Amino acid sequence: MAGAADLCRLNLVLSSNTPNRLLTAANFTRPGSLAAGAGVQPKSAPSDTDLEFVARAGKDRLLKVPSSNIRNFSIIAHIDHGKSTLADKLLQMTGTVESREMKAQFLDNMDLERERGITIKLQAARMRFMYNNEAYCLNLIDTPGHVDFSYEVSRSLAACEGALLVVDASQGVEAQTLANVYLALENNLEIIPVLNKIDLPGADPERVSREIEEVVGLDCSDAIYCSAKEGIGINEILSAIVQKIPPPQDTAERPLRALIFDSYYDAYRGVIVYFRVIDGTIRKGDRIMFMASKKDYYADEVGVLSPNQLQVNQLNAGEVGYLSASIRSVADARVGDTITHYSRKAEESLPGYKEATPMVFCGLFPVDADQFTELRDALEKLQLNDAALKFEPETSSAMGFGFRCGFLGLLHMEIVQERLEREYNLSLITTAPSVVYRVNCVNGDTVECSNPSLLPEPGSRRSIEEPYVKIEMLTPKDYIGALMELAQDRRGEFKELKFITEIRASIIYELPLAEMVGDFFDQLKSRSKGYASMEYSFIGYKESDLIKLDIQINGDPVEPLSTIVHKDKAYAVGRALTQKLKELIPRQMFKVPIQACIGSKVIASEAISAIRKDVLAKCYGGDITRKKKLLRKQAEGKKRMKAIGRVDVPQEAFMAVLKLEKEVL
Ligand SMILES: Nc1nc2c(ncn2[C@@H]2O[C@H](COP(=O)(O)OP(=O)(O)OP(=O)(O)O)[C@@H](O)[C@H]2O)c(=O)[nH]1
Repeated sequence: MAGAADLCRLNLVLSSNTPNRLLTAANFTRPGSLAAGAGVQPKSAPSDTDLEFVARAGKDRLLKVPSSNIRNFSIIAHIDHGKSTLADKLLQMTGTVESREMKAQFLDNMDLERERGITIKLQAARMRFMYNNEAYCLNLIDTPGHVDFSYEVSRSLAACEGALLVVDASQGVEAQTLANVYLALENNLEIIPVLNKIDLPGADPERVSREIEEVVGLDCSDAIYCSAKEGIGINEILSAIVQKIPPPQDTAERPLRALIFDSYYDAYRGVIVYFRVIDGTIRKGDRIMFMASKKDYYADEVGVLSPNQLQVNQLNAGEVGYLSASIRSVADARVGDTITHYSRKAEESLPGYKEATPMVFCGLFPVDADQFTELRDALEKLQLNDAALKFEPETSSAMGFGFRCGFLGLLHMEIVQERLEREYNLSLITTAPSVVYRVNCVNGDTVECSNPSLLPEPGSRRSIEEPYVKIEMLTPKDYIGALMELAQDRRGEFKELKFITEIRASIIYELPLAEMVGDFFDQLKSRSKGYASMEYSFIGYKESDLIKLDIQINGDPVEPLSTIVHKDKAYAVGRALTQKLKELIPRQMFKVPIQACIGSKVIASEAISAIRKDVLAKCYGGDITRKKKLLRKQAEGKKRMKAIGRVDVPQEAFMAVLKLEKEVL
């Protein structure tokens, strides 16, 4: 499971976040397919009725559920506060998954997720719960816990009427908790506070309850104390879901509107779309249309997730389910889009649809140039499942052919890189992550630029704007100074400092995204000994004093090492890069100057001295003029060599410098 150290690594660069829809054809494992085995087709539709729900407690039982007995809910929590463990327990206690089938953390079923203990992908499960002798259908929609995926969190919350707010009783409210609670409140959800991990000796649920009341303004008099690990309080949670979360409205008569909260690509059936029916009814065989992408299809299969995919004939307003319609790419059925009927279209789509915009870019190059085609195929496959991943070919003089890829954030970036390496056996070199700059040109054009080497010439640009984020850091009061210093160093603009309790404070800054894509998150964790947490959101573009810093080796510009930096940092970055390159480039037969330049102005310079061949070695004694002649000849030879000689920068040098760029930028 991810400890603070893992998370630091992960956010690497937060350094770091994307979608779970990265599942590939070869290994797709969803709740639906996990238990049944990858690629296994779902059971066929129970014959007699719609709205049936098969509980999986040994023998299948059909159950008709009126919409007043449906509850749709999510779990929101900060990373590691126990959301997945609690979801597993809920599935187990309701008999949705039998204990012997239970793999730890059923909902986190991507290998990567399981290994790192973080939830990346949204998933859903339908549970049956008996309350006062009545059967209820509880739909749990899981949400990813990381900032890069906050849009997905907001869509899955929009598909629910309520949410469990899980807070670790030994830790308290964290930045991500707050961010998710605000999202839930925006969606008018009923929030049930749950204090988890009460089995831990350091747990202090009373203190944390007070903290939630003070910080979030949520009444915690009925907060549920639980231990997801030990199975304490699970029944209370299930009862509270039935009692407190309102049932969905019965709007089955209206034209169909269903909200997509997740989708993934299956090699056999095309894209599988997870949705919540908000209005109307969807039946197997219906001709449906996705309102944002305007694509229409026939729904070959409609079903519920229990959590295995189970076909039904129809789903009504309030229900959560999946459909498959031989859709070829997740880009046709994106998260947040609205499904309606082709013949009886809804007038308006559901609010909140947003195209995924990549915020962080980097170049990906295969270490072995022969792997270029494999890399392209792998990226295409990942893209089928990940509408947020963008890529286009890029050529670099140093690294050959590769791709410039766009990601939602740094975790997304790291996940894609790791999947390419693990699942497709590719070894990759990645360039330093950069953001998208907006260049206002003299001729009135605005150019978006994510690649420093494509920045318009200084003469043709009027100004450069860069993306800004608002960050909120929550920290014990002892580390306030250290964190403010960190934000200040990263060109942060102080906005607010407030104490949320006597011992914890919230610090708000606005700072350039480019400053966060370095090691900001690692720094935040190390300067606060792991106790601080943070959350950020994009606030827009602002003009900055940015310049392009070029590196020249032996007088030749090395494009892949160019970066866009703030003027005030150019000297420090230039010095660090030239020093590092001096260590890394092997000595040549001639002196090699390494320079960092802004335009034609050199701002930092180092030189690698030449390897000296002792041309005098063969001259024993002899006369001085002979020695001078030999040295003169050597000097002339070197001059010629320098003029024609090219310095080969070893690949390790590039990799080390790119790493350094990530650190110093
Ligand atoms: N002692 C104790 N540990 C728990 C409890 N619930 C969860 N944990 C542990 O806390 C760690 C994090 O739990 P997860 O369920 O993976 O946390 P999460 O919130 O799902 O994290 P993300 O998937 O990253 O969002 C794991 O090591 C769990 O075993 C609990 O009630 N008591």
